[in-house]
Amino acid sequence: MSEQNGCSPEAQSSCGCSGSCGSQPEVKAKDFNKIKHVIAVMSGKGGVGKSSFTGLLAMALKRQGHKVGILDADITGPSIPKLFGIKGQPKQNEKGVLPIESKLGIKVMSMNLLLPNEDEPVIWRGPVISGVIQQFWDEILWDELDYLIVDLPPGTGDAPLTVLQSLPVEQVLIVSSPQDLANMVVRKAIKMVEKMNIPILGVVENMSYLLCPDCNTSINVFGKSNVQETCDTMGVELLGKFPLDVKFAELSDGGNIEDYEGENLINLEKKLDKIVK
Ligand SMILES: Nc1ncnc2c1ncn2[C@@H]1O[C@H](COP(=O)(O)OP(=O)(O)OP(=O)(O)O)[C@@H](O)[C@H]1O
Repeated sequence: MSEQNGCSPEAQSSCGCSGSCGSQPEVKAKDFNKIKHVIAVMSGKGGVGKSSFTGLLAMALKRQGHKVGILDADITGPSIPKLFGIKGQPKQNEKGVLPIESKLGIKVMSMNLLLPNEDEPVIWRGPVISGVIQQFWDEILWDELDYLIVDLPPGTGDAPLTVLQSLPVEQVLIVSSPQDLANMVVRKAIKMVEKMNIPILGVVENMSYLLCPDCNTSINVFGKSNVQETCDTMGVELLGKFPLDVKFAELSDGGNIEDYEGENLINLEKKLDKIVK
């Protein structure tokens, strides 16, 4: 990656950059990229399954034969490489930095792939984080993609703002969970996206219920959901309620999300006609 304008000392020490890692190239990788559709995945609240749905959406599109990439814009809490079991330093050529490909062939770029080790914290201020997100767009050689899925950090702060303002995001998928708190912050996220005049693809409620493995009864682990009412009030579509799935948690924790074939993927695949252009 080229030197970040205004790259702070703490940023340099965290990424291992000496502050002299090169000047801005005249021709940027983005000039060689042909990215047809950019979809951002957003949630107001952390831990509701935003990265999981970024991964599932990318897998569903890839399984349909599309060329897919994931830009992990969660710079301080990147989890995409862990879900996909991706490690290693991205290579670079004269045009830009190459994303790393997953087992299925999904192209991934994440801050965690640029750190000396994955446990290294990124302790940067908002403007530096925004700069790195911009670099992921400008300097990564995504080449030809049908879909670039952008995993946003939770909330409505600097980083989501940068993505929604500076990247050509076509649609936003909102992820929520049944807790009332999640619903409240989802309303904030929806309002933010609307203020930016970007269409909302819909809302998915993750961790909606748990199916008892013995009697198949549906258990509302987090209590009654109000997501339908929230969507009706906000005028956005509820794309579905997705279960808590132990198999999904195990596979993604082990870096094998791409081996998952369960209900969350099947349900999402059924909604792809709303996404595929
Ligand atoms: N439907 C599900 N069933 C079981 N486990 C799930 C499900 N969805 C997500 N998880 C698990 O919950 C944890 C949090 O999910 P994830 O990292 O996708 O959330 P996030 O919203 O992206 O979090 P963050 O705010 O940290 O970015 C992960 O360990 C993931 O495997």
